[in-house]
Amino acid sequence: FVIHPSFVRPTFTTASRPAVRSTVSSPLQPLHVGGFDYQPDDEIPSNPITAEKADDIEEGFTPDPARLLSPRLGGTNLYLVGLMGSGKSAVGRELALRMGSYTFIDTDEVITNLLPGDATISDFFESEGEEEFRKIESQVLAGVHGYVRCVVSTGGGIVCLPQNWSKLQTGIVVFLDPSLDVIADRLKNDDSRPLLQGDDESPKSKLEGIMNKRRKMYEQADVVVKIGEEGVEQVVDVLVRETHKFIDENPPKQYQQPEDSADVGGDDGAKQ
Ligand SMILES: Nc1ncnc2c1ncn2[C@@H]1O[C@H](COP(=O)(O)OP(=O)(O)OP(=O)(O)O)[C@@H](O)[C@H]1O
Ligand SMILES: O=C(O)C1=C[C@@H](O)[C@@H](O)[C@H](O)C1
Repeated sequence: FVIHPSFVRPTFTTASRPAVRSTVSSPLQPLHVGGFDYQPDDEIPSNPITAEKADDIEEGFTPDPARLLSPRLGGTNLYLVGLMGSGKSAVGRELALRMGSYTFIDTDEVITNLLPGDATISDFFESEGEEEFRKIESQVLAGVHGYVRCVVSTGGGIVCLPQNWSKLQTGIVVFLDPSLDVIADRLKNDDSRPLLQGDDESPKSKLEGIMNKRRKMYEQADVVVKIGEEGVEQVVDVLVRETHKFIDENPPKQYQQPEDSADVGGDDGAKQ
C-alpha cells in the first residue's frame, strides 16, 4: 500500500463542503436559548435553520435540542471517540443529520477510500501493520481538523497517539461508553475489526484488554456518554443533552481588558 500524503484529505459525501477553519474567529458562541430551558420570547440567532425554528417556537413547537447545538458550537467540530463497536459511526451519522448544518465524517471510511481497489482496513493491518495504520490515521485527522461544522467518527485507537489530541482538542471530544458485553454482542458476527480477529482469546476478552489500556485516554474526553440498552436515537438525545451541559459549564472566554490597563490615566488606582 502506498498512500501519498497529499491524498490524505477527507472526501465529503454531502453536496456542500464545509468552510475552512480559518473563517471561524471564536469557537463556542453563546446562545440566548440556554440549554433546554429557553423561553419562547428569547432571541434566536439569525441562522436560516434556527430562524425557521423560531417561528416553530412561537407556534408552541419544541425544537430538537440537536438543532440548537449548531449555533452554540459556532462551527466547532464534535469528535466521537470510543472502542470499536461503541456506535461512533451510527450515532455520529444520526447526530449530524439532526443538527442540520453539520457534515458527518468517518475517519475509518476516509482511510478505506484511500486504499486501492476493495482493500479494507483489515487488509491494511495485515500487510502494513498497526503502526503504519496509526500514521495514516494521524494524517487523516490532521486533514479533517482543518474543517469546521463536522461530526467526526474516529477510529477506536485514535486516542493512543498524543499528537492526535492536539487536533481532537480543537473540538469537543465525546466518549461513547457502552459495556463490553453490549459491544461484544454488537460485533459477534462482524469480522471487519482486525484487532478482534484470531482464535487465541474470545472477542470480549480482547476488548477487555484493549479497554484496560485505553480507558484513561478515552476519559480525557470533554463529554462522556454511558450507554446501556439505549438505541441510536436515544444515545443521540443523551449526547446532545450532555454537550449542551458542557457548553453551559464551559462558556466561551470573553475578551477582558487587563485591570491595570483599564486604570491607566485614571485618578484612583493609578500605579505609583
Ligand atoms: N445504540 C445502539 N443500539 C443498537 N445498535 C447500535 C447502537 N450503536 C451502534 N449500533 C450498531 O452496532 C454496530 C457497530 O456500531 P458502529 O459501527 O457505529 O461502531 P463504531 O464505534 O463506529 O465502530 P468502529 O470504530 O469499529 O468503526 C453497528 O451495526 C451499529 O448499527
Ligand atoms: O480500536 C482500534 O484500534 C481500531 C478501531 C477501528 O475503528 C479501526 O480504526 C481499526 O480497526 C482499529
